Amino acid sequence: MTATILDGKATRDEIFVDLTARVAALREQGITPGLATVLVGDDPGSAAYVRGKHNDCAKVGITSIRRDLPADITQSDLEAVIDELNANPDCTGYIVQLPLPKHLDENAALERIDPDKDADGLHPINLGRLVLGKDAALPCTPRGIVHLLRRYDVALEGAHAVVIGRGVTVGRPIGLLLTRRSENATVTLCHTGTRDLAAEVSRADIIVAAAGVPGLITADMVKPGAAVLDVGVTRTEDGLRGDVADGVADVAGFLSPNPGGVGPLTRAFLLTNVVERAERTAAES
Ligand SMILES: Nc1nc2c(c(=O)[nH]1)N[C@@H](CN(C=O)c1ccc(C(=O)N[C@@H](CCC(=O)O)C(=O)O)cc1)CN2
Repeated sequence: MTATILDGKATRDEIFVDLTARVAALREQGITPGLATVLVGDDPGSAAYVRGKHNDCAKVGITSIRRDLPADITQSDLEAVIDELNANPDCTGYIVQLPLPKHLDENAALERIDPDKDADGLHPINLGRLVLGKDAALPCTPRGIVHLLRRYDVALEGAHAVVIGRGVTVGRPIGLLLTRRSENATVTLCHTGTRDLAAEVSRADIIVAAAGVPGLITADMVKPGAAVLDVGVTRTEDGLRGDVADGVADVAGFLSPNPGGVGPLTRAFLLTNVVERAERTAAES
C-alpha cells in the first residue's frame, strides 16, 4: 500500500482563498482584521514561524503588528506588552510565540491575554470552553488536524485515535476535539509513561504523532491502512525531522508528512481564528 498524502499546503491554499474573500467583505463593512505577534528572543525557528505568519496575513489582507522583544526581557515588561495589545483596537487577535525563554512564566503570560483576543486558543478560558463544548477560539494545530482528516474523508466516527504527546498546543487539545460528538472518535493519549507504545499504536485507526522524537513511529507499529499524522518537529544537523520514520507510507492508508502536512494548517487556522473574531464583532455592531 502507498499512503494517500494529506497535503497541508494545497489545503491551506483552499483556506486562504476563502479567507481572502471574507476579509474583503469585512473591509467593505469598515472592519480590518489585525493579527499581532509577540516574539521574545532570537530563536531562528520561532523567528521563521513568526515571519511566516506575517507573510500569510499579507496574502489574505489581514493587517499585522509585530512586537519583537529582547531575550532578557522581564516578566513584567512582557506583560506590559500583552496589556498594550489587549487594549489596542487595531489588534483583533494575537499570539505569544512559544516556547518563551526559560526565565519567563509561559502560563502567566498566556493567562494575561484577553481571552477574546486569544488567536491561538491556548488561554485557560478558551481551553475550558473547549472542555465544556462551548464556542471558543480553537487551538490551531488540532483544528488543522481535524480539518485535514475531514478534507480527505478519513473516517472519524467510531475510529480509534492514538495521540502521542501530551503538550498543550497539540496532544491534550486534539483529544478534546476528536472526542466531540461531531467527531465521535475514541482517543488514547500516550506519553513518556506509556508502558507499551508499540502495542497502543498498532491498534490505532488514526495516529497523531506529536512527541518531538525523530522517527519514533516506525512502519512495524502501524496497522495497514491507518491514517498517520506527523506533527512532531525536531531540528537536527540534517534539518527538520518529524516523529514518523521512513517506510510508514508503505503501510499507512493516509500520511500527513512533515513538513508539508499539519504545519501550514496551523498558520491557516491562526488567521481563521482572527477572521472569525472580526466577523463576530461585525455581527454585533
Ligand atoms: N504561540 C504558538 N507557538 C507555537 C505554536 C503555536 O501554535 N502557537 N506551534 C509551534 C510552531 N508553529 C506555530 O507557531 C508552527 C510550526 C510549523 C509550521 C509550519 O508551517 N511548518 C512547515 C515547515 C516549516 C519549516 O520548514 O521550518 C511545515 O510543516 O510544512 C507553522 C507554524 C510551536 N510554537
